Amino acid sequence: MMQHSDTPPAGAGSLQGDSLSRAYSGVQALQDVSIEIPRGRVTGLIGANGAGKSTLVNILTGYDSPDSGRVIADDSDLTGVRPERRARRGVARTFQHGHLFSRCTVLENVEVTAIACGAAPKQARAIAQGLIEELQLGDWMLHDADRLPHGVERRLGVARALATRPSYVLLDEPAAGLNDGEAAQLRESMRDVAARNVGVLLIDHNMPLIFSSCDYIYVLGAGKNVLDGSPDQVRHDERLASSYLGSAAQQISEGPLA
Ligand SMILES: Nc1ncnc2c1ncn2[C@@H]1O[C@H](COP(=O)(O)OP(=O)(O)OP(=O)(O)O)[C@@H](O)[C@H]1O
Repeated sequence: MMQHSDTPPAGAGSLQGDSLSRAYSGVQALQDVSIEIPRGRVTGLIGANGAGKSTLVNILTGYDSPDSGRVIADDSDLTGVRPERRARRGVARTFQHGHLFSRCTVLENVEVTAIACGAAPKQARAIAQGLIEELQLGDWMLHDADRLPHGVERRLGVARALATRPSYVLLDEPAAGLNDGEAAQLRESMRDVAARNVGVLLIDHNMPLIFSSCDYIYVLGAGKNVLDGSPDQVRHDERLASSYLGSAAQQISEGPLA
């Protein structure tokens, strides 16, 4: 595997998946997959539908267990540590669907998450208000979470993940359903988060967003590492297109997101 071209200094830390494999009855979802998510960087994870991206995120965050391989954060072995404890140790995520407190407001969703991760009530309110501003959720702050437009729901998912004050945040398709303007805002938020020395993993099918946001990109295909490198290296590697089938390949270098 290639080394990160601009790897942070030693001691800055990273979340690593090391030779991870996972089979479901008859399906080898991951086979010997490795990934490194350094602090202070936005790392991309792409691949066709069914390539194993969500399985990898589930394993990195403790929602699934690997058949073999290890998950390591800042040199400490997290394999087998439950999701709640992993979140307290700095590993946070968003989900593709739901997982919000549907009967609470947007503000309460973020606040309660901060409290669950150890913030005092006043501090939680300040954290929530800051994230609501950062993710441009102010107009929705007092709306119930079960009646939000799709793009707002995605941004709330990101705000909740950040409310845990993570060292690493794994975003599973945060831009699905966002328009170009919202996706560009999300990119700025991710860059701001990474600038605070957080390791960001971005999984998305929005290729313009991936190629304009990420410092380093991993490509999965059929449960295996296909390719990894800088956006330029990945974009020009023929293994990228061949790992995609059908229309998804056309998205790779297109798109208006500047
Ligand atoms: N709980 C499960 N039981 C059985 N098979 C599963 C399970 N979860 C995932 N798989 C299979 O594992 C493979 C990888 O799925 P995964 O959801 O990780 O892919 P993905 O890259 O996230 O896809 P997408 O882009 O569509 O979200 C697929 O063949 C999928 O059908």
